[in-house]
Amino acid sequence: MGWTRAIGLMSGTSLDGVDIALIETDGEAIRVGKGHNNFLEPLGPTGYRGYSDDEKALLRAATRDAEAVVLPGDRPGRLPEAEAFVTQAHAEAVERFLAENGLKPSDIDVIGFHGQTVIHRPDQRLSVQVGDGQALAARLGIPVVSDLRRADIEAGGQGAPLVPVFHKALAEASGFAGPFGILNIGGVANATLIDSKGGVIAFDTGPGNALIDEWMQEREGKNLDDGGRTAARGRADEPLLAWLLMHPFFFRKPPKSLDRNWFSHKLAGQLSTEDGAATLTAFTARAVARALDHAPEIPTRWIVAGGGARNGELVRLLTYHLRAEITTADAIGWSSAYLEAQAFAYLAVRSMLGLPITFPATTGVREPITGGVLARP
Ligand SMILES: Nc1ncnc2c1ncn2[C@@H]1O[C@H](COP(=O)(O)OP(=O)(O)OP(=O)(O)O)[C@@H](O)[C@H]1O
Ligand SMILES: CC(=O)N[C@H]1[C@@H]2OC[C@@H](O2)[C@@H](O)[C@@H]1O[C@H](C)C(=O)O
Repeated sequence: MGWTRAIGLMSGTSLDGVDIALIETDGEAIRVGKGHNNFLEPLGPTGYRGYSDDEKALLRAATRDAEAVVLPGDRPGRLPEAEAFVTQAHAEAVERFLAENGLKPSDIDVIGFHGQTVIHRPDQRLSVQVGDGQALAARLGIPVVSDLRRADIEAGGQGAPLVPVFHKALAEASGFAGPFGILNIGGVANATLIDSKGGVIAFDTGPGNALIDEWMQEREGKNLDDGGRTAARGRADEPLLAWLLMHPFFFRKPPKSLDRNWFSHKLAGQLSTEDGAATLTAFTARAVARALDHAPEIPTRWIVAGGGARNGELVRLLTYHLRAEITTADAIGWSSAYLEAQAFAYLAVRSMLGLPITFPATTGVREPITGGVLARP
């Protein structure tokens, strides 16, 4: 089969905005190369639509109201409003992206639409991403694959992480050999470990940036700790850190996944702004290092992606705790910021072709299965 042109849309647990990326794939290989089809970026163009403070507040309220969800279709409290907003924001984002890149809807074969996670409780077979795939397909005139976590959850998997199958394809396209790790630091952090025989295991390592962001919001009214500069001025509270790392999540064998609201920045409540930032940043780094307890082969190299790759203090701590070479995804020609969006484009194509997207070693599902719900315009 030829190349399928797909757009991926991701609104992550940081609740910062919609990431957009276009890639071409046959469902296995990814088309790579500067300049192919006049695209300047190695995989394809990317775009972003940030959320305003009011929009973020709506999404935060939705994650609180989602505590009352029992069945995947339940939409208590402000969830209907949040779902309509998420759909609308993604539609606007795609329309602008197409216009900016001189593309028409008919140039795109499929869209992979993650939606916004409002609750993730795999042990109760529940993971809800709000966003209406059918409405998005109808508005844009492009087929949309959404609900990519549902089949895995229903089959007893964790429903996350979904990105590892893309990590593996990307590593193959780049000719990398294991053992190495790929670390995504979003609101929550997740790792994919590829051994020297090409075997993959993947799991969430623990918190990513979410606690740091919330801490900075509460103390300084800022969205993030730029470069990790506040954390770099503080000193981590070692007893608190040791206690945080006693949480049963870190002792559980993978596959495992985390709800962004499992841990709270309020755990550092009694500390100064700098020491709290230092403690929460160290918590993320040491939680990542605990991944090594579960690694069949210790990675000699880590590729770090996601917004956390821009937190210099976090990357410094990771270098220390992982005792390995650390490169950012950008430094090797991958995209730190858009890797997940690219992954959802890839997953949508695999879904359309009925190819597996999750595996026993990535989500704990019993056998490799496909997933996603296709909506036609
Ligand atoms: N310059 C920076 N300094 C420090 N942190 C940064 C910087 N830029 C981005 N970040 C962090 O990255 C976060 C955004 O990361 P990203 O876009 O990977 O999250 P996400 O899409 O929500 O991810 P996920 O779905 O994996 O949770 C911001 O909320 C912030 O914490
Ligand atoms: C339930 C959910 O939305 N989980 C996210 C979150 O953000 C990072 C980590 O936790 C990961 O498990 C997942 O996202 C990525 C895209 C994934 O599924 O691979």
